[in-house]
Amino acid sequence: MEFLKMHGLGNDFVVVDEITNPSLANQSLPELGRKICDRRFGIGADGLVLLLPSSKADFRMRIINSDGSEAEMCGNAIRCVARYYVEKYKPTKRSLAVETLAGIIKPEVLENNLVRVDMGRPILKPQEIPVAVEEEPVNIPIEVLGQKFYFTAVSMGNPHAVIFVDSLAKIELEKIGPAIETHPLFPRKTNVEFVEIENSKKVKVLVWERGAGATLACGTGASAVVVAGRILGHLTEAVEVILPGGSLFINWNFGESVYMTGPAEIVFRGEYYL
Ligand SMILES: N[C@@H](CCC[C@H](N)C(=O)O)C(=O)O
Repeated sequence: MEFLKMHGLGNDFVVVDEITNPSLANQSLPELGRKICDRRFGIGADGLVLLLPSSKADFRMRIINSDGSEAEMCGNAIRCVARYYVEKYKPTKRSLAVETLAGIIKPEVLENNLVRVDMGRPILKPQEIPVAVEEEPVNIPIEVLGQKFYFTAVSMGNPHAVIFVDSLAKIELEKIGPAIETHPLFPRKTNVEFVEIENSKKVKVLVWERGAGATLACGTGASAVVVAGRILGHLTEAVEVILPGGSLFINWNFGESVYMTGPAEIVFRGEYYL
C-alpha cells in the first residue's frame, strides 16, 4: 500500500489515496488503523486518513483514530488531504468540497502550504453533540478524579468539551483527559480542550483527543474552543489558538460557519506491507 505521511502542526496522519488505486477494499479499517498508527510496530500516526471517490463532492475523506475508532471529522487532516489532492490531481480550482461523516466541508488551498477551511456551523444542541444534559451545554459542572471543572460542549461534526482554566500548568492531561473523554455525560465519548486565555484574541490550548490521546494540535478542537469562548463572552471574532504544535487561526461570527486557517505538511512517502 502506498502512503504519504503528513501533518498539521504535528497532528500526524498516514494518508492513503483510494480514489484511483484502491488497495484497502478487503481490509478491516479499525485493525489496520491501530496497526499503522502504532509508533513502534507501525508507521506511527494519530490517525489513518483515506481519500475515496464521492458522488457528492470532489472526494470523500475517512479518518480512523489511532485506537481504531472512526471520527466524523478532522480539521488538521482535511487541510492535509486538500493540499495532497490539489498537488496530485491539479484541479482547475483550489476551493474543494470534501464529503465527510460531518457533511460536506470546504477547504481552500492557499499559498505557502496553508489551507483555509469552511468548517461549517457549530452544533450546540445537546442531543446532537451529543451530551447528556437537558439545558444549554454551557459551563456545565463535571467532577472527575476528585476535581471539579466546568465545560462547554460543542460539536464541529465531532464532540468537544471545552474547559477554560486559569493556568494550563496545573492540568494533568494524561489523567484528566481520558476521565472526561469516557465520562457517562458523553454517549459517543468526547474530545477535550483545556484553554488558558492570554487575551481576547489569543488562547493557549491543550488537547486530549477521543481515540488518539494527547495530540500536538486539533483543528476541530481549536474551532470548538473559539465557539465556546465566544458564547462565554471571552473571545473576539478572530482568534489565534496556540497549541503545542503551533498556531491555528480561527474566525467565527454567531450563526455562521467557522473558518480555520493553518498549515498542511508532507513528511515522506512510503510503502506499507499489508
Ligand atoms: N485531530 C483532529 C480530530 C480527529 C478526530 C478526533 N480524535 C475524534 O475522534 O473526534 C482535528 O484536527 O480536528
